[in-house]
Amino acid sequence: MSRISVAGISKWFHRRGDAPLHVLSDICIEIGTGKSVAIVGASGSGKSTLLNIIAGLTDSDGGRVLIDGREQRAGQTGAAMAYMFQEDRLLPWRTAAGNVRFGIETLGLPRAEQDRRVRSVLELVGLAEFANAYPHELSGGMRSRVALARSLAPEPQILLMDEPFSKLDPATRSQMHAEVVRIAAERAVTIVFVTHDVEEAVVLADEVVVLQPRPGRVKEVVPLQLAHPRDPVLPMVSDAVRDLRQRSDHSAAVPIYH
Ligand SMILES: Nc1ncnc2c1ncn2[C@@H]1O[C@H](COP(=O)(O)OP(=O)(O)OP(=O)(O)O)[C@@H](O)[C@H]1O
Repeated sequence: MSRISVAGISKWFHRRGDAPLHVLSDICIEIGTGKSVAIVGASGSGKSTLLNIIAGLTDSDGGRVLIDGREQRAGQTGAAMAYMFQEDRLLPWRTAAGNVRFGIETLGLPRAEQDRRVRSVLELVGLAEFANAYPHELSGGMRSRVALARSLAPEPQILLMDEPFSKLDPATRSQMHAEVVRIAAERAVTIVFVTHDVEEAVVLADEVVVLQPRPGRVKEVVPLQLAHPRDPVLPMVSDAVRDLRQRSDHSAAVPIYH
């Protein structure tokens, strides 16, 4: 389990021939151990950049990211943190099990432990029977499950996701949401994810960070204290979706807490 502190993060992108682009300004977020936090906001508000800085994939120009009190630096992402991309990025020449194993091959684990973890995470995502199937033999949802299993195989304490389910149809996306909620509870993983989908934020998150653009700042942090499973047809859930939609609409006048 891991706690994440984002303390005063700023970021500029330097562009040839153009003025530097100020993408993030003084971002401060506290993410408790085992919590699930969504980052929402208008396109270009810096959501992916912020996630990449938390992941240690991108440098910041000011501020610090602390994981359990230790500073995270670009290029130092370890096995304790997994990243799920928008595309499943499965290797077509490897089976589902082979793709999952890819996530742990460099960890120096004995072969028997690798086998155990591959079996365990494929079971966790309901794909034990498809261990020997190749990506082209799997549906979009199953591929997404393999990608999730690959992320979980290193037994990360933190799972970062950049719109991982946006390419799935609504029914499959809902199934994946249920999987993530179940797995997060079972493994006590701290989750930070970026989404354009307000409903996804409400269904998955304990807190939603709303960014406002140019430069990206934290407009507010919205706590969600609804019990799981959060079926969007339930009145409390649909109310929360409507409320968050209003708050995350950057044209709407809402208080700025940070
Ligand atoms: N490597 C880069 N070099 C220069 N500019 C960049 C780079 N990466 C992102 N940007 C710019 O930074 C801004 C924020 O981008 P980012 O992808 O973080 O936003 P976002 O909120 O995730 O957007 P979207 O919702 O459209 O995915 C954008 O204006 C983008 O053009």
